[in-house]
Amino acid sequence: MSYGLTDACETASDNITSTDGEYHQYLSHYNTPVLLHDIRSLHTQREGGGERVRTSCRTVNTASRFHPQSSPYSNGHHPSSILNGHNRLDDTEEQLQLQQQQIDSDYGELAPDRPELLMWGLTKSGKTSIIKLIFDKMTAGETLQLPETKMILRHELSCGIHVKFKICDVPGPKTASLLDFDTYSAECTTIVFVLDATEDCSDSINLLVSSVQQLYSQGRNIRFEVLIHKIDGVHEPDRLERYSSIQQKVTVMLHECSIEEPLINFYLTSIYDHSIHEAFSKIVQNQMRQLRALENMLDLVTASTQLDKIFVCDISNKIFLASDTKPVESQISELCCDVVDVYKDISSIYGQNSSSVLDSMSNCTIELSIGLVLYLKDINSTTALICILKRESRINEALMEVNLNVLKQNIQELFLANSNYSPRQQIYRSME
Ligand SMILES: Nc1nc2c(ncn2[C@@H]2O[C@H](COP(=O)(O)OP(=O)(O)OP(=O)(O)O)[C@@H](O)[C@H]2O)c(=O)[nH]1
Repeated sequence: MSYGLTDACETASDNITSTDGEYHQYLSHYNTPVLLHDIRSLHTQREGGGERVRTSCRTVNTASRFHPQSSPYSNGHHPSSILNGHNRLDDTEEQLQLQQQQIDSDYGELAPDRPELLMWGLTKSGKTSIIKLIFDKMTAGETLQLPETKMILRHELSCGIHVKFKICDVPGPKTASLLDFDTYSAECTTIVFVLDATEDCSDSINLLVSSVQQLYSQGRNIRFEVLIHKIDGVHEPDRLERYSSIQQKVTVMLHECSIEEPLINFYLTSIYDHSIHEAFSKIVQNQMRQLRALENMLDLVTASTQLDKIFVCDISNKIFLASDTKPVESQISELCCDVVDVYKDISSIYGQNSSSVLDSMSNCTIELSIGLVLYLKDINSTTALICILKRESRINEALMEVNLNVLKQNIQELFLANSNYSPRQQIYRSME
């Protein structure tokens, strides 16, 4: 089987026009992406006509990005380079990159409200260490030297180019006291509660429950993401039991306070393994409006190809912005973190000024002795697709390239379409 879906070929000729200047007539919709069926059929047709795969790939990519009904400039006001038809078969790599930069900078100018995460929990529970490790590239060992937090620190962060949020790090109380909590939590949209699992947890649990209660009494049903942290310090067989007992205690106490359905998630984490990246990925995903649409896209791709799993990953922070919705084992996300590390190491050695070593047409493939192949492809300078497939799938590399290019483009457009203002609307606003 090579990518299945042979019936797509029959519909191809209706949807595709010539390569000499016409845009191709297939649409990409953000919530119902038309990806592989159309593209595979295009590819099949081109191959039959004797054209090189790379050419058809470039053509698909262009059509997907700048079709009048699918592009962010859908009101007809295309940037001149697009109207002039430069983005066709003779596109150079630089032109494609310039167009990408245009999309990215348009997005950067938009200012949708950013979610604010409050890091909350007793002193020395590990709040600052988590921020420093994920977003500041501090090593776990270096966090041993971190001083106590004395004042509120607000960080403006982003995962990938498009997912932006704030994190507020505050001095942790020494006991379960809510003094200053109202000030800290005034602006926050989510609370990341860090609970040290190596110590007696009763104070931490009391602080957590009273914080939920406080916000609830103010009519704010804010999501709590509870990190049962420093789990490396708990004997491995006892970890799940610790998790269940904390979760149960909190649920019972909240129930006693008549809070029946609190928005609360629990994670086991440690800065000494990838669990903190995995948990923080889920927390970031819960902030993203585009998550469902992204997952739909990735589900569509895995359902139609031999790819077992696809992740959209923020490379610099090792945060997974989305994946298809098939259940994933923890070891697989660990593997993905490892691929990112390998990729970053190679980039730092061979890339110019530590920039990416991949251009938009290349990818990084790693074959593992356990029969899995890991495949990494850039979406932009900070985000990549990571695909996992079985070695025996004998995947057609060229088709994979075509399909991932279209997926990549759809992801870019999805982020633009889901911003509060389209670039054009913003121009109208500033002219009023
Ligand atoms: N074993 C272990 N130690 C950790 C972990 N995370 C943080 N620590 C250690 O916990 C200590 C306290 O970490 P901080 O990040 O300063 O704690 P904090 O919650 O910000 O403390 P305050 O600033 O007082 O509120 C440091 O020595 C860290 O190295 C972890 O996952 N495992």
